[in-house]
Amino acid sequence: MSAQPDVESSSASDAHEGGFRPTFDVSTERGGPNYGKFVGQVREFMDRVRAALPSAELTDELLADLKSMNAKLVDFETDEWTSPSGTRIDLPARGNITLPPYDIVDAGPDGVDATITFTRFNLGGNGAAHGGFVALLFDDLGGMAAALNIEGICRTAYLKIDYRSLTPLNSELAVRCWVDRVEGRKVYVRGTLHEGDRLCAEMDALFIKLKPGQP
Ligand SMILES: CCCCCCCCCCCCCC(=O)SCCNC(=O)CCNC(=O)[C@H](O)C(C)(C)COP(=O)(O)OP(=O)(O)OC[C@H]1O[C@@H](n2cnc3c(N)ncnc32)[C@H](O)[C@@H]1OP(=O)(O)O
Repeated sequence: MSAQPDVESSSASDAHEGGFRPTFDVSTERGGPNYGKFVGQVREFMDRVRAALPSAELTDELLADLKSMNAKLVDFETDEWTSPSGTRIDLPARGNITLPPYDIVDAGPDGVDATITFTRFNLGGNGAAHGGFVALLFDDLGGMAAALNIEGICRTAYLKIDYRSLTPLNSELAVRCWVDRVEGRKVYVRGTLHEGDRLCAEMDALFIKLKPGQP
């Protein structure tokens, strides 16, 4: 199980005024005890699709399987606040399949430390990770660092990434995000991504604390 930030959780019945919710109704149970394995299989499938050259017959077979699986999920759609993909804090990246599956090592007002292993699904070109996935990783963990520092929800105003050296696949990387300074609602966040001692990328970002009711 990943270490997770200690965030306030709200009950689903809490009054909500229409803005970005200031609290997350987090869970370790939604989707059942095997939900993490399920997400793991989805991620493995995405890796395998990215890597495969299927025969025409296999493509047809998988297409039929996927249609069948999608049909099974149709009646189970829920909103973003109660989907386990995003609120299961016991899973890598809160079980959010949109995000690279980072593991939180430590998280609090002083910053967020995590590990990430990019895989074939995250391929950019010639063996290196796609820069967009690096930015996605920094946006989420930078947003988390900002939220934990100011105890409020923020949105990204800008996110600047300096790609200092190639970000590899299939190697555990260390990512750190921390608040550099706070000026009113403006939260300036920095970040680094390392393979061992080698700096792969750096982040310089501004997050804005949302006002009550702000979307
Ligand atoms: C389960 C546990 C989970 C816990 C953690 C969950 C983490 C989840 C993390 C998820 C993370 C994912 C996050 C995402 O992906 S969020 C998705 C990506 N971001 C957006 O879509 C944001 C779109 N933009 C807006 O909504 C508004 O523009 C915002 C809200 C950002 C500001 O509009 P607002 O009307 O509110 O404020 P303001 O305009 O008065 O500006 C206020 C101040 O800021 C300064 N300013 C503004 N923009 C810029 C700029 N570009 N460069 C420099 N400065 C800028 C501005 O000059 C002013 O300064 P000052 O005059 O006061 O000095």
